[in-house]
Amino acid sequence: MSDNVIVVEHVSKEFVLHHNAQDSLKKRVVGLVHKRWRPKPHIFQALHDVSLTVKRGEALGLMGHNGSGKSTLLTLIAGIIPPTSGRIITHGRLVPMIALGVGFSPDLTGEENIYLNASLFGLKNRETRSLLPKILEFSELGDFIYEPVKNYSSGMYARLGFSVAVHLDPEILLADEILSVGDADFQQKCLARIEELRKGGMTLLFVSHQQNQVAQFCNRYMRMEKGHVVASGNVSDLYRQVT
Ligand SMILES: Nc1ncnc2c1ncn2[C@@H]1O[C@H](COP(=O)(O)OP(=O)(O)OP(=O)(O)O)[C@@H](O)[C@H]1O
Repeated sequence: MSDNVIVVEHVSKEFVLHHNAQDSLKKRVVGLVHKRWRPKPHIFQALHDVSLTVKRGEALGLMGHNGSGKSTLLTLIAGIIPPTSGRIITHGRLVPMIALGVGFSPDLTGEENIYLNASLFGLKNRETRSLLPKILEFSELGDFIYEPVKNYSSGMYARLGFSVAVHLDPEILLADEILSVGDADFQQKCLARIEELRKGGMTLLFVSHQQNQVAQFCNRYMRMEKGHVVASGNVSDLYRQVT
């Protein structure tokens, strides 16, 4: 079997936008009054012919300005949305840490959501029960774990999402901007946990705006600009370019 656990081949992604900057305000107002105007859908290409491979145990840092397509690429690799063209293949248990806690059910408690979330990754209740003390301890949510998550702050949501994700024994972890999780101490704990998982052989795709983090956690990097891959290589090259 090939050692490549993520293969992205010539992937492009288009989104349909329901506004068109070319339509003048006058045209829109007149059109709305006469109920004739319908905005013409506008196609926006978020990714252009992106290809990459990641081998088992590698860590690839995805860098680039806001809107360059990093999250879109992760969402495609996670299989949450399909590419418009091209092909994506992954091998192994893939855990996406994208918009942490988004899959939670608001009326269920934190604890119930742990069971729900883990079941989506194929864990049996008995397996989740044995992981529960570790997840609870990691989340530092204390008795809030028995509260419906609709009463959580966004940081608490993210803590719970992160705690579940890193205890699911991921073979491939897709981490998008994990530094938005909780306060500085919790962030350090998250990074330490990711490092620990890496040492155990986990493959990592890591989106970050911080070059020092990419250097710390990744052996390779890829830089994106306006949906194109504009640079890639070993992290040591990255430092050579900057200094
Ligand atoms: N569902 C969507 N519908 C329309 N446009 C979208 C959608 N998702 C992303 N985009 C657009 O695709 C482009 C790339 O967005 P993406 O979130 O992938 O960028 P990013 O590099 O992750 O940015 P950031 O660093 O700000 O998180 C942006 O212009 C964004 O507005």
